[in-house]
Formats: sequence, C-alpha cells, structure tokens
Amino acid sequence: MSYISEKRKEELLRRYGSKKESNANIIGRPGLPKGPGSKGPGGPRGSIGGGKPKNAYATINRLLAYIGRDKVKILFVFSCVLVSSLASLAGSYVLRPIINNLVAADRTAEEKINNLVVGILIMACIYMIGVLCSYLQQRIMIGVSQKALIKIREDLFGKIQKLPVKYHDTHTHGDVMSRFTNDLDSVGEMLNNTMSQIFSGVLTLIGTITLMFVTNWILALVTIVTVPLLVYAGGMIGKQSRKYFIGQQQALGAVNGYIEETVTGQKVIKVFCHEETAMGEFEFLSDDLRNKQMKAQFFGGIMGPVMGNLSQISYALSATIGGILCLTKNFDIGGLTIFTNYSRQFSRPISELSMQMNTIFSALAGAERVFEVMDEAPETSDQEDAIEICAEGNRVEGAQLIKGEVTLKNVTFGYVPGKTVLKNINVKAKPGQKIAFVGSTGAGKTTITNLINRFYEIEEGEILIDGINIKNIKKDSLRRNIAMVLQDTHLFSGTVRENIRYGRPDATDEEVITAAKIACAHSFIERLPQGYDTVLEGDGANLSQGERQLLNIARAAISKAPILILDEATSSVDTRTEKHIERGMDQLMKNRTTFVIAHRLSTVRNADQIIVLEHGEIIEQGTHDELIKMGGRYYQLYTGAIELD
Ligand SMILES: Nc1ncnc2c1ncn2[C@@H]1O[C@H](COP(=O)(O)OP(=O)(O)OP(=O)(O)O)[C@@H](O)[C@H]1O
Repeated sequence: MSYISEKRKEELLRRYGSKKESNANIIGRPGLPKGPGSKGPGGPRGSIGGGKPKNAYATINRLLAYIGRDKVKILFVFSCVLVSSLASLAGSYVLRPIINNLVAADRTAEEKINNLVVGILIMACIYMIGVLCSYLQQRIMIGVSQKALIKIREDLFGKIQKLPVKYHDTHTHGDVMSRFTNDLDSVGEMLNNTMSQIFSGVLTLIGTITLMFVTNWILALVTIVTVPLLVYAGGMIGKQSRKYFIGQQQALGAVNGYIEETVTGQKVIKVFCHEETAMGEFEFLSDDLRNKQMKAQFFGGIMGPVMGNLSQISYALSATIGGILCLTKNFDIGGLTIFTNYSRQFSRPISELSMQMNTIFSALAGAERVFEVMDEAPETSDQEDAIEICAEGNRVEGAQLIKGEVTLKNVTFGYVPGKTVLKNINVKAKPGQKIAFVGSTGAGKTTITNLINRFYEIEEGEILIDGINIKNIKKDSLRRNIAMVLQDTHLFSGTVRENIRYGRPDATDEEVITAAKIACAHSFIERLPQGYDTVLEGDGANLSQGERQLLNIARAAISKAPILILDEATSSVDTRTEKHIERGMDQLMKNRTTFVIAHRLSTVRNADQIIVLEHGEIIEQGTHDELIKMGGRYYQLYTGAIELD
C-alpha cells in the first residue's frame, strides 16, 4: 500500500464522506441486524446525514397525508394489527386453564385429555387467526405504502422538471439523485414496516402489562420495577448504534464516492500512472469503513441479547415470588406459567421499539430532504397575460407571428447578488442576422444565451423579440422558437432517429434525414450498423465526440425555430469536418437569427456583427472588416498578437 499522509487521509474522509450521499446506494448498503423478533428487513438505511429530523411533526403529517389517501385500507391494516396482537396475548392466556386442568386433582384422566384437546384446538384457532391477520396486514400495508411511495416519487420527479436551471446549477447531480434513492428508500422502509410494528409493539406492551395485572397484581408490580432498566438500556444502545450507523453510512458513501470517481476517471488515472496511489487510498477508505461497520453492527447486534438478559431478571424474580405465592396464597400453577411467559415476552416490544427509532429517524430525515426539494420555488410561472409566439414556417393558432428580431437593451445580470457578470449589454439582431460573441473564457458569452431563453431572469434591462419583452411570452412558446446547440452534447437512450426527432417530435422520417444531411451527419449515420435505427447507449458513448455534436446540430436543424443559438457548436469537430459542415451550417442558419459563440475566430468571419466581450462588457462591436480596420482587441486576437485565455 502506498504511503498516504495524515492530511490526505483527513481530506479523503471529508471530501468523499460528505460529498456524494447518493453513492451510498451504488453498492449494497448494510443495515443493522434485525432486532429480536423484528419483522423488518434490518436496521435503518437512511441518508448519510440521517441524524434527527428538523421538523418531525410537520414531516410526519405530510407523510400521513400521502398514506391517508387509502383510509379504508389503513383502517383495515390497523384492525388486523389489533387482532393479531390480541391473538398472540390470548393464545398464551388459554394456557392457564389448560395447565390448571392438567394439575387438578378432582378430574379423571379422560376428562383431562378431553379438556387438553379442546384447549389445544382453541389455542390453535386463536393463533391461526393471528397468523392470518399478520399476513393480511403485511400484504395490504405493503400495497398502501408502495402506492404512497410511487406518488411521492412522481411528485418529486414532477418537481424536478419544474425547477429552474439555477437549482440544477447549484446542486450536484449526486445530491439530487440521493433524494430519489437513499432518502426515498428509507421512507419506503418506514412505511412498509415501521408504522405497523410500532402500533403492534405498543399494543403488545399495553396488553402484556394488563394481562400481567389481571393474572396477579403483586407479581405484575414486581416485574414493572425492571421497566425503567429496560427502557434505559434500550435507549442507550439505540443511541450508540444510531451514532455508529451514521458513521458507517458516511464511510460507505466515501468508499462509493471514491469508486465512482476512479471508475469514471480511469483513463486519467492510467495516463498519469496513479493506479497504485488510487489502490492505497481505496484501501484506507475501505479500512475506515470496516472499523465503523464493526462498531455499528456490534451495537445493532447486542440490543437483543442485552434486553433478553435483562428480562431474565424479571423472569427469575417473578418465578421465585410466584412460586412462593403458589405455596402460600393459593396462586394457581396455570397463572404462574402464563405470568412467567408474559414477563419473558415483555422486553420484546421495548427493544423492538428502541430499534425502530433508528429507522424512524433516518426515514424522517430522508423524507425531509425529499420534501425540501418539493418546497423549492419552481421556475417563475408565466404572467397571466403572457402570449404565444410562432414563426412563419411553424404557425400556431392564436400565436403572434414573429420574424426573429432579438434586442438586448441595457441588460445587466449576475448569478449571485453583488457579482455582476454582464454589464449594460446592448445588442440588436435583425431577423436572419448572424451575431457572433467572442471573448475570453468567463467573459459572459454563454450567460447571454442563458438569458435569451430565460434560463435565468434578468433584473435590469430588457430582452425583446420582435419588440415583445420575453417576460410577456410564455416560456414554453419562447423556448420552442429558440433552437440551441449546447457545449455539452447530451443524447438520450434511444435510436439515432429518435434523438434527432427530439428537436421536433412531429417531424417525418424524410425531415429527419434532411436535418441530418444539413448537419453533415447523414454519411456517418449511414455507416452505423443499423443506420438511423442504431440504438445509442449511455449518452452516445458508442459515438465520437464530434459525431455526438453533429447529432446535436441535426436536432437543432430539424426544429423550425426562427432563432438559433450555437454555443461552441463546432468546437469538438476537427477543422476538416468543420469546413465540410460549413455549408450545412450556412443552410441551418439561413433565415434564422443566429447567435454564435466560437473560440475559432475563422468560423465567425462572415457574421453580420461580431461582439467582443471582456469581463461582461462589450468592448468592440462590428463586422469582421470593421473590427480589423479598428485595429483593437479583435484585430489582436485575429492576428494572433494575443490569445483568448
Ligand atoms: N451557474 C452559475 N452560477 C454562478 N456563476 C456562474 C454560473 N455560470 C457561469 N458563472 C460565472 O459567470 C461568468 C461568465 O460565465 P460564462 O459561462 O457566461 O462565460 P463564457 O464567456 O461563456 O466562458 P467559456 O468561453 O469558457 O464558455 C464566469 O465568471 C462564471 O464563473
């Protein structure tokens, strides 16, 4: 194992442990072992931070609202829990007359056997009813909780679709994913088992104590003395196991986060020969997980034995005092037998409830994280009088026809308050014109395009399309009229044809091919094994970066939007291909108002206007020839006197 400094160790734990909570879900997550008699699938599996929920009461109410949609079924489930808990208590209670009958001196052997058979049959019936109710309760509850969970998942997914781009820009994918996986999992586990287990536990506890008092109040008082001890021990062990369980989940998150990063970064690791370092760091994180896991599993595992042993104290006490009462106070043997049974049983619900606290806490914390997303402000909704727009080639009834003139008037914008990214931007693009933005990295080029399609709202200035403020246009309609080719090429799982058609779902097969031809993608698609029907895997991993980009261009080409935004659209195709698709691009841009962002200045030479941005401000503006004549920044960039940095 290669040497890892203490500082790096701390860094690994901090960085990966808190980074991607979702990662805890990549590889199986061990839960705590089952509590004694627990019906659940193990300990809590909440989110890593699964500490205490912040507002448990409100969260429970919201969860109940989801579950409460099936009121009748819930009522039935609780009735079943009630009957099965009573059956388990009554089953033991029947033992009393059976034993008393067996030890009675005034009965014949035949009478004893008859009574025994009847007693056993009654007992069997009671237990059968209990088993049936447990089965029904389990089946129905799973149905109800799964339905509630699906609804929560749908609501969450629906909300994600409505969140503004800003939300996705400020939250890691891992964080969003973890709400769908870890957090919803732990909520599901609680809904599946915990609710009915708590109810059954409380009922069994109350029932056992009541029957103990009914059987013999003196013995009951003796047994009750041990309750505080049981509650204290259960609480203490539960607290410890909760603490170590969170540590275990964090360590697991760290291991999985490290795996994810090294698997996705395999090429870079190989290029820089970091294999051994990666192995060493992984072993360190793995060891840390093992240590924390051992503690978590230990505390999870000792709950049952400790509670069991403590309940032996009350068992021994009640057996001794009960024996004395039998001899001196006419206490019946049957009564003593069932009492000792109850005193043995009675620690079970307490330890079960203590174990459930882990699941409940992590599930409520998970539910809170889910509801947190649901409560996020959605994208600003359209104004009531917002209008629809359409272009000549794609007329929509009732929509205002636009030609595609785009005007930015005194636009000032910042992503975060106090940090201005764009300062007083004024641009006027006439219909069909090509406007190019050039400038160094971080100058604000992409930001301008983010504002035109309202990914972000501007505070100062206005953006107009054919004189209409974009705030007065329905967002859907606005975006339908702006086609974009983004820097990051994203393709969906599906065929090449489906991916191109994403730009306009009602496009015909011929239109798909025409669009591909415009983007110069047709010839490479033809060479694919199934041509247009080739299925793309994992974001188009079976294509080259340039080919992916050509599909993105085809997707924009198929749309009939009058405004086009090309953000580094040809950056990932080689110069030869770029030359090749130039003609296609010209055709794509024909009759469309186009905004081009390009690092290669040769591609923007023929633009109607070139806008040079520096630190969010326009420093030069004009045609290529004008700017060259001016001999300023653009001239320097173009002649290579300075480079874009
Ligand atoms: N979502 C965001 N939140 C906060 N700041 C951002 C965000 N996106 C961009 N920025 C900042 O805004 C500034 C302009 O970014 P922008 O992406 O517009 O630059 P660009 O000119 O397109 O750069 P490049 O040529 O590298 O793509 C940068 O300083 C960047 O750090």
